Amino acid sequence: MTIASPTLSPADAANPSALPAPSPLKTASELSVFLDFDGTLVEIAEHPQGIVVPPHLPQVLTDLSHRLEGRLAVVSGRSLAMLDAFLGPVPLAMAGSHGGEFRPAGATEVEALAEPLPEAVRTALASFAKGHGDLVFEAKPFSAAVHYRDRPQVAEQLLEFATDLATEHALKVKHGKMVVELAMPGSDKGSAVTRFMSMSPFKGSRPLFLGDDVTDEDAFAAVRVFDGSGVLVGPMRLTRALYRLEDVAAVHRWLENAV
Ligand SMILES: O=P(O)(O)OC[C@H]1O[C@H](O[C@H]2O[C@H](CO)[C@@H](O)[C@H](O)[C@H]2O)[C@H](O)[C@@H](O)[C@@H]1O
Repeated sequence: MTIASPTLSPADAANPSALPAPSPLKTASELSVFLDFDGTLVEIAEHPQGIVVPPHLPQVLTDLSHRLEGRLAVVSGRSLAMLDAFLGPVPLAMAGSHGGEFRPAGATEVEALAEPLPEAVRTALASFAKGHGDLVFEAKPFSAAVHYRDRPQVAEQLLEFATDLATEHALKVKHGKMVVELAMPGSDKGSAVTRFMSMSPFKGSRPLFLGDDVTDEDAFAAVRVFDGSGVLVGPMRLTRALYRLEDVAAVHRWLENAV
């Protein structure tokens, strides 16, 4: 089996060769901003717990959300509990666990938009991780992930194992950066964006989604339905995004330079 990341065909991609940077963000316009977390707002680290959140980031996001009258959301593969732990008590709209968890700005209740993963699947993935060099196993409310950054040589075997489990239990495989996750079908980052866009204050706005990983492609597709655009973060690859920012630092500059 070959480890191909995106399930994108060249026909899906907007422009496989080069993409321009987005214009400076105008907060007075009818734009809304959706932000992926790892690889977009924070640099990728060797371990999921090893990321460093720049101290000013929570305030930058909070201020920008106010200026956009609440039309800013973080949409991540991480659980909301993790995002809360890393960002602190920010009053931002958020979706976690790849769209499985949903929380409008200022709300305290988390809405579950997915079914929990069968226990047998969690156990099987956890024991695969244990038995293959003690890979990092991450249990989330609506999915479970095995990180193979420490042992890339097991990637193919892990993907095959996860794909078989997914077939057996009718699950979705998400293959992100050095991570394979299993989740119940029905929610992804695209469905999270679509849900936000049906609600105030996002309704009627034009969404921009900034993300680095292939799991962000669902959101890049979803924003197009609302006349919005995806912004790929990182090196050029096959993507549905229409714009690109070079790296996390460029994302921070773009957010901080909003006019
Ligand atoms: O949707 P995101 O906010 O980008 O979250 C995607 C996954 O991010 C985390 O894993 C990734 O970041 C880790 C820290 O930089 C890195 O070690 C790992 O290799 C990456 O895959 C997180 O642990 C996952 O739960 C998220 O799904």
